[in-house]
Amino acid sequence: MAQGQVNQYQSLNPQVPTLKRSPSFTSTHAKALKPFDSGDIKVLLLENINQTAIDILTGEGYQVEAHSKSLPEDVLIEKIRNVHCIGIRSKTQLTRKVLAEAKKLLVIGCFCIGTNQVDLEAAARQGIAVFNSPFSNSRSVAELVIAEIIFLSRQLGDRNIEMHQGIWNKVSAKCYEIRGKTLGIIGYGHIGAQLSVLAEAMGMTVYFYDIIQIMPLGTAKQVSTLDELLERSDFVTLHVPETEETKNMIGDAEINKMKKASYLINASRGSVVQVPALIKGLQSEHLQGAAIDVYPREPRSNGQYFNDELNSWTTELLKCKNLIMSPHIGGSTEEAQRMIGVEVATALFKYINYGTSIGAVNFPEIDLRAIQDTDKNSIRVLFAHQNVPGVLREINQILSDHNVEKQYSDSRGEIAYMMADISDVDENDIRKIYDTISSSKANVLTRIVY
Ligand SMILES: NC(=O)C1=CN([C@@H]2O[C@H](COP(=O)(O)OP(=O)(O)OC[C@H]3O[C@@H](n4cnc5c(N)ncnc54)[C@H](O)[C@@H]3O)[C@@H](O)[C@H]2O)C=CC1
Ligand SMILES: O=C(O)C(=O)COP(=O)(O)O
Repeated sequence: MAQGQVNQYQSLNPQVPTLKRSPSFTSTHAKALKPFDSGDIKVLLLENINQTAIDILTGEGYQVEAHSKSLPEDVLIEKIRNVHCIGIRSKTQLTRKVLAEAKKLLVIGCFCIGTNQVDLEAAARQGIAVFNSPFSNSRSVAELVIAEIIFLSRQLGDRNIEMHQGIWNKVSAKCYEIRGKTLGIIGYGHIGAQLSVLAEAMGMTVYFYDIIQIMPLGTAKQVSTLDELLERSDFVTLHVPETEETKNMIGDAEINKMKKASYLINASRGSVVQVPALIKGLQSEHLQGAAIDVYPREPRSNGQYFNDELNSWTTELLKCKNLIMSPHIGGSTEEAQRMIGVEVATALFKYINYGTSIGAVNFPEIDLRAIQDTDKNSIRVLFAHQNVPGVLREINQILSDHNVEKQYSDSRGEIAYMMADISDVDENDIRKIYDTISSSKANVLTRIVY
């Protein structure tokens, strides 16, 4: 097949608009696989995703529509019907209902760590891969928590509010250094481990509780039960994902097990702490303070009210002393947002253009050595299918008229994904290959890039 020539197939893949040949290259390096007119790829970015991502995706030639807020469900549904790629942060809920409308969607980018806002199984069943940024904002969260430990210890939040009201209130009672105090970390992953190192550098003793055995950094020690961690710690901080097990993890019983006059910090997910129990703990002074960055229900955008309508306990909570509240800013730094923008946007275009799913959180992770620009008449078949017996036999039968240069397949739960680079493919064969594979019984989504 001559390179640089526009192919005539209008709809090799109903999910991807008009397909075109890749541009010609003079080097003998990896060939850029752009089987479609990039300008037809529509990307919707919500929640003020960093400019680095917009630059990368527009640089690929895609049409990018960016919004600073998350969208109400009806508007989201309207918009998601027409896009091939969506980028969100922690607010936008991509539920089964929303995804059912996303008929053209190929890929979702969570420009954050958490992916609990996406129905990952529903996405996989539709052949939609989901990517996130597993650690680009961990340092930012860890630094915020260090600041909060010091703020709580010195009642700095309350002193700051008083000064803003013109009140001079110089006190040392119940204000402490953090040196020599014990920090208990629940969830010793990217953030918990990073925090552990920073806390030890400040002279704290660190214990952690996690459901898996993890090698401690520095002199931190893993404890075997949550109760032990709660009983030992002056500060308890949560760094677990939102899962069925972590929902409501901290309630009355857990707070009562914490040391008298200890502190609780939550920068994980709002569902992890039962706020009425926290309020009780603060009111009774069993807890000496708390810092919260995340809430069960959070406003969709800046400028919206944070009040009892959103969470019925808000007024009670706001009356508590030595309580630091922040608007879900754990990962909100220039450094983190820039890195996340680059990382997730890169994963998105690699998936769209090459089918590479390495780093996907709901999909089999596969990739192949690149097709070289000297490899004429080569195509890449991308086949997401139901994970049932006999599918590969059927597909390899279809491919057997050509030379399979390389092939990789993997499965994850109900979904399997195969990538195969085929040479000796005549231009007229491409539609036939596409039609035959995509009409197989197990087909979820077939794409061909070349
Ligand atoms: N406030 C903010 O802006 C941010 C909040 N987050 C939240 O922090 C969470 C943690 O982030 P990472 O440290 O990057 O995640 P990670 O996946 O690296 O670590 C989570 C750790 O929690 C452990 N874990 C899971 N279930 C547990 C349970 N039931 N009990 C004890 N440990 C459990 C895991 O084994 C893992 O070691 C994210 O899932 C996200 O929800 C993340 C970034 C920013
Ligand atoms: O990375 C995460 O999981 C966070 O919670 C940060 O979310 P955000 O990007 O600030 O909406």
